[in-house]
Amino acid sequence: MIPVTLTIAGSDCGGGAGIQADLKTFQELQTFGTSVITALTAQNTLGVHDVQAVPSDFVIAQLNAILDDFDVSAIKTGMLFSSDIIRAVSERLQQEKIPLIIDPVMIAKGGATLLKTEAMDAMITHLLPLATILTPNIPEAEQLTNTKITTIDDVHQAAALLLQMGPEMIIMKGGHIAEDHAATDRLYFKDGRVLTYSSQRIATKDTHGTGCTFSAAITAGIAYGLNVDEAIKQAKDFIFHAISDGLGIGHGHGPTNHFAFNNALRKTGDPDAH
Ligand SMILES: Nc1ncnc2c1ncn2[C@@H]1O[C@H](COP(=O)(O)OP(=O)(O)O)[C@@H](O)[C@H]1O
Ligand SMILES: Cc1ncc(COP(=O)(O)OP(=O)(O)O)c(N)n1
Repeated sequence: MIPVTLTIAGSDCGGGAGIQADLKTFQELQTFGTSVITALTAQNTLGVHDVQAVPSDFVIAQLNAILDDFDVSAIKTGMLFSSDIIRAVSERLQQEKIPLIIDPVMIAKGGATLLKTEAMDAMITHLLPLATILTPNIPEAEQLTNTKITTIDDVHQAAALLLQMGPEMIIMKGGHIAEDHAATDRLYFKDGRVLTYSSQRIATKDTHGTGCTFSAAITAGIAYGLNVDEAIKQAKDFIFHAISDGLGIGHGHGPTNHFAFNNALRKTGDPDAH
């Protein structure tokens, strides 16, 4: 049976991030992708031009439609936008025992707000305690912990604070640390273990949707039965190929290439080519 994956996130009509990036990633990693849409964005590679939130009762109607019928193997959340939506989703997910990957999406690369300021408390209080894996980048970790992160030591300290908020594991994406010249992510466990995942940092402006794609790839790996370490290694390969083999679409920060991982696999028999 093909595993079923679910993303609870916002729509990016431009296809590079959000629900669309998640479903493309789920499909490429051999899972059956389903989706609950929390908000519609009018968005392209130049930025987010408008946002319409979906009423929280309709978000829950979508979630019930999926969970009442499908045997979902792993769930991810992305843009949740408001405290109403976060509270409703958390309450519904609390009733399930399905691995939950939380990408705490807050601000798009162009600066648009994808999480209202009023929703930060709800995210910390209601959603983070449900996380199997939390996947913040540095600015998101700074917001959640109310700390400034400039060194790798700061990253360790912020991860420790985030673990106290309830997630089982934190993967800190290190893209914004000046002393890290590679693209290095660190996985923190409650027992103090830390695993490191590193790839070459690619110099490109086409990184729209990298966070969404990476967390969706982890979700697909977990749904497939990989352990967390294997799922993150695969996700790191997936995003590395997606960034390095860019598509050149749009006039701004272009989307990543969701075909690239499988293209590399078909060519070499081994996608681990970096
Ligand atoms: N330019 C890049 N080259 C290689 N990997 C990257 C690049 N930018 C981001 N990544 C990787 O993509 C994944 C998603 O990162 P993202 O959410 O964009 O975080 P960050 O803000 O830390 O870059 C992470 O594994 C990160 O290390
Ligand atoms: C609808 C929607 N969800 C999430 C994002 C943020 O995506 P991310 O992967 O963090 O990439 P950038 O916005 O930084 O390109 C989004 N833009 N839209």
